[in-house]
Order: sequence, then C-alpha cells, then structure tokens
Amino acid sequence: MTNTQVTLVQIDNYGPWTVTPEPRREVDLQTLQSRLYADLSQLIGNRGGYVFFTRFDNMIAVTNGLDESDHAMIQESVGNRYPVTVSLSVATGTTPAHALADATDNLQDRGSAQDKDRREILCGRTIGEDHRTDEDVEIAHFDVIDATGEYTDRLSAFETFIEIEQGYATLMKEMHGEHDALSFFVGGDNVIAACPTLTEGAYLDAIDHVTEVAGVDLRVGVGSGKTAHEAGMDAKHALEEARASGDAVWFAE
Ligand SMILES: Nc1nc2c(ncn2[C@@H]2O[C@H](COP(=O)(O)OP(=O)(O)OP(=O)(O)O)[C@@H](O)[C@H]2O)c(=O)[nH]1
Repeated sequence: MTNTQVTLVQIDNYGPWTVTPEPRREVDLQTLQSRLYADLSQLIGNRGGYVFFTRFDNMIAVTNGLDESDHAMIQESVGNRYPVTVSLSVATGTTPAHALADATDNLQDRGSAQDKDRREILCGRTIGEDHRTDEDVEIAHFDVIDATGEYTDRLSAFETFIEIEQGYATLMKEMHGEHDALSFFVGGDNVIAACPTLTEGAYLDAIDHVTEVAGVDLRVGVGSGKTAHEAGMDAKHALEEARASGDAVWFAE
C-alpha cells in the first residue's frame, strides 16, 4: 500500500505583495514565479521528490525521502534569495489526496495565505526512515496518443492547447474524485499523477472516461518506488512499453 508524503508550498502573503505599494509589472511576477518553481524543482528533485507548479503561488510536492531538516533548508534558501517567503506543510497518507487535505488543513489552521504575520510556517511530520518502503509512492505518467498527428501538426497551437487542457481537466477531476489521486499537467501532452495503489481496471476506466467526455485518447505507464523519482522513472519506462505494445495501461515490472 502506498504511503505518500505530500508537501504543500504556499508563498506567504503573496497577493498583497503583488500590488504593494502598487501593482508590480506582470513580467516580473511571471519571472519570479517560474524561477521559484525551477529552484524548488531542483531543491526537491535532487532529493528524490517531485514538485508541480499547479497555481505557482501554491505548489504541491511529493516529498518521500525529504525529512524536516531538508524542508527547513529549502525554506531558508528561498527566504534568503527571494523577495518572498514560503510556508511548507507536510502530511502523509495512504492516498495522496488525503495527505494533501491534511497538509492543507494544518496550514489553514496556522492562518490565512494573506495574513501578513503568518510567515515561513513549517508544519507536519515526515515519514520516519524506519517506516519507509519500496512501495510508498505510485506514479502514473499519462500521455496523449499521437498528439502530434492528431493535434500539433493539424490544428492551430491554441486549438491544440484547448484540446490538451480539456483532456487534462477531465482526467484530473476523475482521478481525484474516483481514485484520490493528484494529477498535474507537466508540459506537452503529459500528465503525471501521484496515485494510491490502483488496479489496471481503475486506470482503464479513467482513460475511457477522458475519451468519452473530452474526446482525448490517453495511455499510461505506472511505476512504484521509495521516492517520486524512482516511481516516476519506472512509470516513464512503463509508458515506453505501452507505446511499443499498443496497450493503454502498462505497469512497470
Ligand atoms: N514533461 C514531459 N513532457 C514530455 C515527455 N515526453 C514527451 N513530452 C512532451 O510531449 C510532446 C509530445 O510528444 P510525444 O508524446 O512523444 O508525441 P506523440 O505525438 O503524442 O506520440 P506518441 O506519444 O508516440 O503517441 C513533446 O513535444 C513534449 O513536449 C516527458 O516524459 N515529460
């Protein structure tokens, strides 16, 4: 059974900061947000975790393998180098959705995202080293079948974007509502989902639902591991196997 450690990253009091003393240049906000995401991707990724940009002011990470001191160091490093600070809330659960719900509740209990006195909260508990297993994280890597032939080479870039986003929106809702999984668009035609332990049938149902509702055909590779990186690499290899075999779902060996 999975035991996913999820960290909610929230920029402290960011809304007011973006308009104080007057609205800041949008390009500067975009640059700050994308650089912060890139830095967190390295800081968390170098320790085996995955972070997803989601809304940029709130990011969600799968952090199995990162302990409290890793979180504290990441928080300090951001605070030293950026004009904003971040709060980090960690929780674990047998499903990623439950873990994130707990992490969110804990941070909300410490004050509003727009409370100027709530800064650099670091709360929650990480999984003790002795309790970690090789099946703690399940990652599903989805991609659109022949996105290039169906969309990229046929439609305008914006029409393609709409189709891919509709597929993503349908998948993220279905995987969350039916399976307690957290799915994130990661670029191109790819969606990576942090999942609980799911059956082949569950993945097939989700893929069928996206075909029916959004008209977008997906395939998925599924991997598991001690960290998001390990599970994610297995998922990528499984996706290659699915591509080669023509199967919609492939589980890594
Ligand atoms: N983030 C991420 N993006 C990827 C990955 N693989 C492909 N992409 C993106 O997806 C786009 C489409 O690539 P493919 O999925 O290989 O192309 P396709 O036309 O759908 O072909 P098939 O997947 O073989 O059916 C690329 O331009 C990349 O932007 C990946 O592992 N991670």
